[in-house]
Amino acid sequence: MSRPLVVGNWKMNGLRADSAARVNALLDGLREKPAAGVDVAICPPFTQLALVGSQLEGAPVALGAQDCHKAERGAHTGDTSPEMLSDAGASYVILGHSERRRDHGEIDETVREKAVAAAKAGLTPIICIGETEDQRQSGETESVLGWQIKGSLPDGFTGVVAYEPVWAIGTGLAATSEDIEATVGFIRAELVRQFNESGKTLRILYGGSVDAGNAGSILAIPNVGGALVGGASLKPDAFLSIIHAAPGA
Ligand SMILES: O=C(CO)COP(=O)(O)O
Repeated sequence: MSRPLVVGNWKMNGLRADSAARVNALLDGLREKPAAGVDVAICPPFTQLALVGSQLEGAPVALGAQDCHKAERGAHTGDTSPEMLSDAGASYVILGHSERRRDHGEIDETVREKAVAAAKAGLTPIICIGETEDQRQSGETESVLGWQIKGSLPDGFTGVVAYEPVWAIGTGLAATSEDIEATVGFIRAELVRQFNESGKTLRILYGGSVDAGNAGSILAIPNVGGALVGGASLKPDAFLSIIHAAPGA
C-alpha cells in the first residue's frame, strides 16, 4: 500500500490574509507534530496559488489546484492550463469534482481530456467520482461509478481517484464506514477490471464530510488510501487532526 494522501480542497474560499494565516498554522502544526508517513496537499483557489506556493516551498505539504483546462495555451478566456499550474508550483489537480459537474456541466469526457493534459504537464490528477442521493436511492450507485470510471479515467491512468458521494459533501453526514468499505471495494475491483495491473496501484481517497471526529475510522478502511477534505481543511486544527489520524502519521 502506498502512503496515505490527505488533500485539502479549499473550494472558493481564501483571500490573501486568511490563506496565509491558514497555511502558517498548518505548517506550525506539522513542525510541532510531524506526519512523516503521510502525503499532504492543499488546493487553494487559483488566486492564492502563487502566495500559498511560496509559503509551501521546502515544506512537507504539496500544492494542488481545483481544475485546469485541457489545452496547453491559447484563446480560452478565464481558463488555466496545466502547464500554468505546474509553473505555479502545483503538483496535483482535482478534476471532475461534483461541484464542477453541477455548476459547469462538466462531463466524463471533458474530465478525461483534462486528466491527459494534466499528466502531460507533470501534474497528478485527482479524479472525483460519486453518486447523487437520487442515484443512491434508486440503487444505481455501482453502475454510475462504473460509468464514471470508464468515462473519466484515461488509458494508463496513474493518478488518484476520489470517491465523493455527492450527498455526503458539505452535509456533515459522511457515508458510514460499512458503505465506504463496500463502495471503495467495488471501485477497487472496477479499477482492476478496467485497468488490469495498474488498477491495483491507484490510490483511492474518500471525500464527503470528513472531519476530525471521523477521520481515524475512515482512513482505517481497507482500500481507502486517504481523504479529500473540504470544509474541515479550512480549519487548521481540524485539518491537522485529520492528517494525524492517517495510518503511519
Ligand atoms: O467536496 C469535498 C472535497 O472535495 C468534500 O467537502 P466536505 O469535506 O466539506 O464535505
